[in-house]
Amino acid sequence: MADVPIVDLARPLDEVASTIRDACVRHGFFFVVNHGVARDVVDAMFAASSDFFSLPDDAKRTVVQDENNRGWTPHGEETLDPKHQTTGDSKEGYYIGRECEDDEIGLPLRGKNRWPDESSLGLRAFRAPMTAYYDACASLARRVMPALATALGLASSFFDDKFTRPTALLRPLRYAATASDPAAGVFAAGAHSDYGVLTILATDGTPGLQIHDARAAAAAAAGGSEEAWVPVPAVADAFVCNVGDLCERWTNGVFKSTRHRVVTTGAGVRLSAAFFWEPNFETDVSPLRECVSEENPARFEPTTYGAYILGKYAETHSGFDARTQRISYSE
Ligand SMILES: O=C(O)CCC(=O)C(=O)O
Ligand SMILES: [Fe+2]
Repeated sequence: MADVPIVDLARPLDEVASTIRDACVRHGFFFVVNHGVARDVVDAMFAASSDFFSLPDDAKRTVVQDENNRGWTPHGEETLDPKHQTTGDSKEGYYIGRECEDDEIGLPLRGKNRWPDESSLGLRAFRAPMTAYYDACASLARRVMPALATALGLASSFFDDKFTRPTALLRPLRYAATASDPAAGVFAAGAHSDYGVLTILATDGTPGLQIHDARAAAAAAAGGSEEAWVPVPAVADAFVCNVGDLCERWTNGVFKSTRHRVVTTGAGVRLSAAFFWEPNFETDVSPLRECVSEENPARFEPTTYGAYILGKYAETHSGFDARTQRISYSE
């Protein structure tokens, strides 16, 4: 099992920050408990997710993912690790973003959410439980960021004005009851690292998430061997948090964004929900002064979050149009 520390958010800030720092300089994964998200908010989100994904594809296609990255991603549509996969991820998902303000409409990747027509599709509820869970995750992210700042030797309020109009995306996921077969390139979710600053993940307790252990990989002579992948244990009532590529970049490599993947047994479906927390578009994400030194000179060019994220999309989304800054999805 991966050595993932448990961060108790009820403890004093310095103690929380110190545990987060230890985790982030190693691999960037930690659990949070005493997180303040009510159990029934999580349960209602999973119930809504399960109901939605159980609909026939024709019904789900009414809210297929749009050019602003909102809506349903069909099963198999995404391939997170094309080099090592022979089929698409055996999962489907649904992107819910921040309901943008009117002056943001038309700007890249911002817009209004797509919501299924609950009554005509026979859904008990969708928008309300998803919104409640989204808001709870945003509140939790706003509790974790001061600890992350403290862990970096910054003022605890450092990130406050950089997340007033965050790019915050909730993505409920359903993994099919398909057995992954790493040797054959079949994965529930291919190996990847997250793009953003912080990811908050809830799962239904079904195992599957694995993280890449760089030390084990180095020890196994032929890098990339299966021994390098270690499962993340299930911890009741905890969220899995991890820092992403933007955090690694912003901290000049001090905090690590670690590759992870999902491998399923095929015994049943697996539900999870990832919440991605990224700053305002215009935020300067040049390496932090506190993370640059003679021994660790700046490794990344100065840039803004907006330029960074649009660059990531241009690299990884074949349907991304650099001129219009829109994504098109093939049906
Ligand atoms: O479902 C999981 O356990 C992980 C999901 C994930 O890594 C992601 O959506 O980025
Ligand atoms: Fe991920």
